[in-house]
Amino acid sequence: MSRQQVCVLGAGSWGTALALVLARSGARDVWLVARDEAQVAEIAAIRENSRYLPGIHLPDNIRITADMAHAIAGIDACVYALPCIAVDDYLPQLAEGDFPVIAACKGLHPETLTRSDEMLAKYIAKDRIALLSGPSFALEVAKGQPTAITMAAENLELAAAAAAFFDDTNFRIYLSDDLIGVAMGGALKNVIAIAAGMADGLGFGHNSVAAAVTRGLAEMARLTVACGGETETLMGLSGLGDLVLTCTGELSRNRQFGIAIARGQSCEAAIEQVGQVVEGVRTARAANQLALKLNVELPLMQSVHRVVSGELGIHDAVAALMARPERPE
Ligand SMILES: NC(=O)C1=CN([C@@H]2O[C@H](COP(=O)(O)OP(=O)(O)OC[C@H]3O[C@@H](n4cnc5c(N)ncnc54)[C@H](O)[C@@H]3O)[C@@H](O)[C@H]2O)C=CC1
Ligand SMILES: O=C(CO)COP(=O)(O)O
Repeated sequence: MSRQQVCVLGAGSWGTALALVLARSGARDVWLVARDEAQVAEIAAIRENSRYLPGIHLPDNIRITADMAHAIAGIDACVYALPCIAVDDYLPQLAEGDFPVIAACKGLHPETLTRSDEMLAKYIAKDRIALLSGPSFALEVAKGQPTAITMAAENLELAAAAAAFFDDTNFRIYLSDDLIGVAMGGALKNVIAIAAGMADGLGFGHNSVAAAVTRGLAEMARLTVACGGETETLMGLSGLGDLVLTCTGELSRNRQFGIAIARGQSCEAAIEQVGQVVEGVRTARAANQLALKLNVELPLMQSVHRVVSGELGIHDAVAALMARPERPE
């Protein structure tokens, strides 16, 4: 049997970390597709992605290229690890073939309001689609630290087939057949992580973060159910798990962004300061639109959107949230 070939689209922090997971057992060759030749040359020269994962050595069975057509020829699986906003630039090229396409991005599209499973389904047959989502900071995964994560597909058999490529012993995968729930959990936790960062940036203590996690989870579940997903999924890794991680972990870019906003930076300056993808900004806009369209109450997420877009001052947002009428929990 010939060696497996897997392609990872995106040589940012998550794509590079997932390439390491796929390569670690030594059972396959991994193509890591970078954005341009300059990035390819830089990574290939020192066998390290110094901008996104400094200090982590890339083994020889990870090969770097900017030539996607070359990297996808004859592959057994493809992992999409770029921001959601870039899907239409990459996925059309994956429409042909029978290999699984595993999306590792977490977000909602700001204009079409689509989830990651829907973004894939626009180009890829349903039985080739899988989603990977859960509490997993790229740096910790790259270092080989124990991580548990969820793989979702239309059914558990397909999810297991996609999960089989990630045979790193410290990367434990749970399976789900709730694509909607897993997509929504991964996307919406970003918005709540911004809220938790804002609380921290305003100098609030642990109480406010616990409130954001708990009430944020309730909002996530409401919107997920309105979209056809299951509440139970939100209580798992791609929901509560990722929410706890990103609302409390220093490595969360969404949380860092929230801190910067609370300290008075503009949205653009805060994104610039973080220096990496902050999916929660676009996802907050989409969640706000979905809430209006589906008539779902999302006070916390909508406040995040209004503060980030400059519609509402952060102190006014806190006051309005605290003044909401009492209601059953
Ligand atoms: N970093 C992490 O710990 C995790 C990230 N994710 C998700 O993975 C996705 C990718 O994020 P990261 O790798 O963390 O971001 P990153 O900021 O580390 O890297 C982003 C990569 O995408 C490229 N890129 C950015 N915009 C692009 C565009 N419009 N077209 C083409 N390429 C573009 C950049 O050049 C860079 O290579 C996001 O949806 C994120 O939510 C999911 C789990 C963990
Ligand atoms: O999704 C993540 C970890 O599971 C990464 O979160 P941030 O995008 O907030 O850094």
